[in-house]
Amino acid sequence: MIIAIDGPAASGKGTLAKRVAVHYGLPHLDTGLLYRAVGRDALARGIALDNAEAAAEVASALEIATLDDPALRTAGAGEAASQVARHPAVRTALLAYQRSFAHGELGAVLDGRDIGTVICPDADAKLFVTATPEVRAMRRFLELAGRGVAISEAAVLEDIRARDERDSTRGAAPLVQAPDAVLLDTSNLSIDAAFRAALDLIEAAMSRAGRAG
Ligand SMILES: Nc1ncnc2c1ncn2[C@@H]1O[C@H](COP(=O)(O)OP(=O)(O)O)[C@@H](O)[C@H]1O
Ligand SMILES: Nc1ccn([C@@H]2O[C@H](COP(=O)(O)OP(=O)(O)O)[C@@H](O)[C@H]2O)c(=O)n1
Repeated sequence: MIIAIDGPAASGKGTLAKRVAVHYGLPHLDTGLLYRAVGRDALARGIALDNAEAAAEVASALEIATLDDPALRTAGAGEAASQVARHPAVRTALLAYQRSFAHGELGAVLDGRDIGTVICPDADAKLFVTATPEVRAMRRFLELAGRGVAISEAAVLEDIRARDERDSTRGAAPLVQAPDAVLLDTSNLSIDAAFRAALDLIEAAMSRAGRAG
């Protein structure tokens, strides 16, 4: 069983993906971490983020064991990720790992920007999770403030808007809802309510797929 969860920055897709994975007993991959780690490694080697060829080499050499690095959770890492994520060669270098993760013995839950459109177009269920930019900025602000990061809510909103714009308008695997994905707007939902809504939508998608098959 493969479940694809896409959406813009701080929409809550990672929170949902983790809980959905536990619910179904599936492994979970936060694919944003792959791009964040490529940005981190490129910067550490003094590579310009607009150097597609060098960034793709970094992506090919990525050590998956380094994805639990807390430094990947910063706003700067998100921005660097979005810059390297524009390069088709970077995306190609990360494709095989994501597909093989998805197609493990049990299947998997993956969250990102292009899971339903590019990585797993045949996923059994696809969710596109969103919320207003203001709500997303407030949630990310609270998250960062809770970790002691000094940043204003306005700066977080600006970062989110800039990243969404870049992710949605790039040529390679842009952030877009797959035609067969179901939309889940969490603007007015608590985490628990969003989780229950997500499960209902996934169950409905599975039973549609069952009827079709
Ligand atoms: N429905 C919700 N209501 C309130 N806060 C939420 C909700 N969903 C997620 N959050 C919080 O918002 C922040 C961003 O969520 P996250 O799952 O990391 O988003 P994404 O993976 O889309 O970037 C986290 O601190 C998370 O706990
Ligand atoms: N499948 C994915 C996942 C992330 N990304 C890129 O990586 C950046 C960071 O993704 P993320 O999911 O960790 O970011 P948040 O939504 O958690 O803020 C995004 O802004 C995208 O540019 C992508 O292009 N494709």
